[in-house]
Amino acid sequence: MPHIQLTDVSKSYPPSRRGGTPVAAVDGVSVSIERGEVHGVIGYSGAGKSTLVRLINGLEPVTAGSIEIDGVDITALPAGELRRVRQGIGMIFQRFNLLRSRSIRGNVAYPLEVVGMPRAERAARVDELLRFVGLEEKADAYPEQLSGGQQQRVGIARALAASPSILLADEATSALDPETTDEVLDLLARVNRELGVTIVVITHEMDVIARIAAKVAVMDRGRVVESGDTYDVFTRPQTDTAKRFVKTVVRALPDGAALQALRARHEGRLFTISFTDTGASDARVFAALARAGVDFQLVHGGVDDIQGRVYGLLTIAVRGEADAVETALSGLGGGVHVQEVLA
Ligand SMILES: Nc1ncnc2c1ncn2[C@@H]1O[C@H](COP(=O)(O)OP(=O)(O)OP(=O)(O)O)[C@@H](O)[C@H]1O
Repeated sequence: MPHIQLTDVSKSYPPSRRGGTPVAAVDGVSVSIERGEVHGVIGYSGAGKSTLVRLINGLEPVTAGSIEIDGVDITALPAGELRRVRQGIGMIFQRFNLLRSRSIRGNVAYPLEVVGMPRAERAARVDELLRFVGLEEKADAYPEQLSGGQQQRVGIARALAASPSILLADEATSALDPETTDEVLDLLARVNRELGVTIVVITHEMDVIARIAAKVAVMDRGRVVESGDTYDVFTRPQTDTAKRFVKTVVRALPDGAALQALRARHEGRLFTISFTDTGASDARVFAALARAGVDFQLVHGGVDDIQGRVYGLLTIAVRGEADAVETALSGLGGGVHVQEVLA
């Protein structure tokens, strides 16, 4: 049974002006998320990601469809039971949403106070959480004394306080610089690995997905337009939306001005060689070309790491007899795809 199962979920809001059409913020979305998975949801601003988060944690009612958590449809639950389900769902935010007037310890303790955990037990739990996120020495500091990355780590500690089985991360690294983003993503990966928490990562940044999510759903105007293993979506994006996101991370094929500059700088024909992690590598490709006596030069692209798996997209300039080039390029082995860059 999936941990979280969305089936045909829709959410529409009333029109912003009288006589207008309702806003279909989420439109017929079905997503299956397994227990212990890190599942990404990516989309541009307005795609419906935040609305989807509010539906999953029961903050807003759906217009249609069902949301099952551990097989229980939360859209049909009475308020008391919904509250219990919601205690099993932690949440972190782009702006951290810490209480400024409370110390770090006080922030992490807050959800435990709300559920009435006794003081001594609470203190021990807070210590344990702060140790887990590496901030025990900041326990008595206040949020404004911490960096953004540290504040988000406090947000994570607070979200984990009630030992949730699900963590919803809504643009959790969007306000952070790249280095701090890495630190927070590493921590989220640990939360998943060591605590077994299922994590739903909502983002508009494809590199966040590449780093942490094994599965991804691409959203566009309220709909999931593409979904699957992150590696597959990266290496074989089907929709324009997914292709645009992939381009921001994977070293794209040269086009436009970049391609013109390459042509001006290099003689010979240009080929793009792509390979997945089926045994091929850049070293093997280069060795095979050298063995075939082909004069080549790498002019664009490189090898990317997606979820710990390689994906190569190399553009080479090749000089030599057409027949020799053809033979060399057709003998690069399985898993390697060659295409001449024309135009
Ligand atoms: N409470 C609301 N009332 C009316 N319309 C809303 C409401 N919440 C969201 N919308 C609309 O629903 C659509 C999806 O919004 P949503 O915030 O879910 O997108 P998003 O992908 O999270 O984008 P962003 O990252 O900019 O928040 C938008 O057109 C938005 O204007």
